[in-house]
Parts: sequence; structure tokens; C-alpha cells
Amino acid sequence: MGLESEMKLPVINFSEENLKPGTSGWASAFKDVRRALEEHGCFEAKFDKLPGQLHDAVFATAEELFQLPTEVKMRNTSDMPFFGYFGQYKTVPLYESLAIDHPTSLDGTQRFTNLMWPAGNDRFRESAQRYSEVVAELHRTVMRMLFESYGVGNCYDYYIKITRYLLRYLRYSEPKMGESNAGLLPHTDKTFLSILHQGDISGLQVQLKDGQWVAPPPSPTSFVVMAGDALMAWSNDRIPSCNHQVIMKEKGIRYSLGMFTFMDGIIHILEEVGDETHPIKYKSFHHFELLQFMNSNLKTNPNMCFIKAFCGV
Ligand SMILES: O=C(O)CCC(=O)C(=O)O
Ligand SMILES: [Fe+2]
Repeated sequence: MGLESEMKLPVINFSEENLKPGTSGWASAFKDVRRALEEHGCFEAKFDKLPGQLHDAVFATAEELFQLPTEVKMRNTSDMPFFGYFGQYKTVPLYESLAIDHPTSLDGTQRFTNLMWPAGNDRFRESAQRYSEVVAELHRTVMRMLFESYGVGNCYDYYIKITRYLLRYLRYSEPKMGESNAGLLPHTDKTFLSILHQGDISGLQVQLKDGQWVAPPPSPTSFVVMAGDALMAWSNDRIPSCNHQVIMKEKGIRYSLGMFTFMDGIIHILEEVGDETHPIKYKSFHHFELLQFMNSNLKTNPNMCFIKAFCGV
């Protein structure tokens, strides 16, 4: 019998009544958001605004996307580091992913769809955009709660205006006999926030404060919200970026979706949390410049703490 109490991934309900700023549900939810992020760098959001048909369409079209020939998928490139196709890695052979830049817009989804299917694929394009709009709404709610909970609700508009969304489609093959089941090695994201949504096969694991790994089960109404490195710096380390990985234990091909946010502008460190015992540890920085810095140092110095090296005081 273990005496230690097992930690759980906090679950926060984002149902209709909590979504109205100013209500008591809102105030208690925003405290929960701040507590969960400060403790673990992540939480599970229960959010029921994704229509079942849209959920099914976006995962069905994900399958179609990955069936395209590799050379077509590799057309998904970008000037931005980390914004394009990933796959064919020796260290994680099960993993492959593609990303749509500006996925909440007609332009962004059209550009990506035309690149993959020159003859068009309306079902893919429409489901990608509609899905992104729904998840962006969840993202904005989390952002508003986060800023209000630190007493800086007046900064919300600025950060929403400079938010750049990236929707990533991810696929993991089932490991063959004798093959490693590592889908994605432990890492933190380079984002401000990441919102992960698993299809019907589990595999995501997040590491809680006590070091324990937990595996949130997939559900059409469950989204795992995680702090990325940029949010950690913004919060002056009050919020740790969330360490996570993918382990393929179930049978079948795994699909998941990640809505990642980056700030196309200067991130000003939250000075409100600093005092004599908590000095400010970072200088304000441009998120895209951080990405460039990481990209140019990744090969030569993979174990570097990029955020500290880039904008640490
Ligand atoms: O597939 C998942 O659930 C996790 C994906 C992930 O961690 C990433 O793309 O950074
Ligand atoms: Fe990740």
C-alpha cells in the first residue's frame, strides 16, 4: 500500500456558464486556471462547444491528409522555424505531423489545402477552419482568465491581437513487434500556450509537479491546455512550461491535433509577480526571435536552456 497521495491532472470546466466574464463561475474558474498552470503547467479543459460532426470530420480528414505521398506532405514548409512538416525521424519513427499557419482564416486554410490537394478538398478546408475557430475561442477564454487572474486584464487585447495560431495535425503509427513505443520524446513546447486534442487512441502523457507522468484519456470534449516556454518566461517562472511525451500503448494509428499559439510581437515580462525575493529573471523579447534563436542553436547545442540563454537576465 502506497502512502503517497497520487496527484491528478486538474480538470476545469469551460461550460457555458463559466464562459461569461464577471459571473461567480468565471471568477472561480480563473483561480483554478492560475492554480493549475502555476502548479503543473497544464490542465484538462472540459469544453463542449465542438459539434460531434465537426470532431468526426476533422479526424476523418486527418487520415486523408496523412495518406498523401510524403513528397506532397513535404511541401508544407515555412519561413518560420518549426511551422512546417515534421517526420521521417530516426529517433521517433512513429511520428509525423503537418501544420496550418493562420488556421482560423479562409486564406490560411485555403493556402494549405491547395498545397496538399491542388484540385481542392472543401471538407478538409472547412473542417480545419471551423475546428480552429472553436479551439481559438477556448484559447481566448483561457488567456482572458490567465490575465485577469494576475490583475492584468488590460493586457489581454494586446496579446490576443499579436497571437499567431498554428494548427498541427499529428499521426503516430502503431509500433511493430520489438519496436520502441516512443511516439514523441519528453519535451516542452516553444509556444505561449498549446491546446492538445486526442482522437480515439490515447498516448499523451504530461508530467505533473511531483514528477509523475499522467495520461489524460481521449474524449471529444477534453482538451489538454499546456504552458509553453514563452508563457513560462512571461510569468517570470511562476508558470512552468509543461513537460510531455507520447507513448504508444494502444493498438491502432493515433491521430491528434495541436493548436499552438505564438506571439507575433514583444512579450513583456509580468513585473507584477516580481519583488525582492522574486527578482525579474527575463528581459522582454520577441517570440519569433526566440524561435529563430532556438532554431539556429538546436543542432550544435541541443541541451541548452534556450529561453534563459536568449532572454534571461
Ligand atoms: O500528439 C500529441 O498528443 C502531442 C503532440 C506534441 O506534444 C507536439 O506536437 O508538440
Ligand atoms: Fe509538445
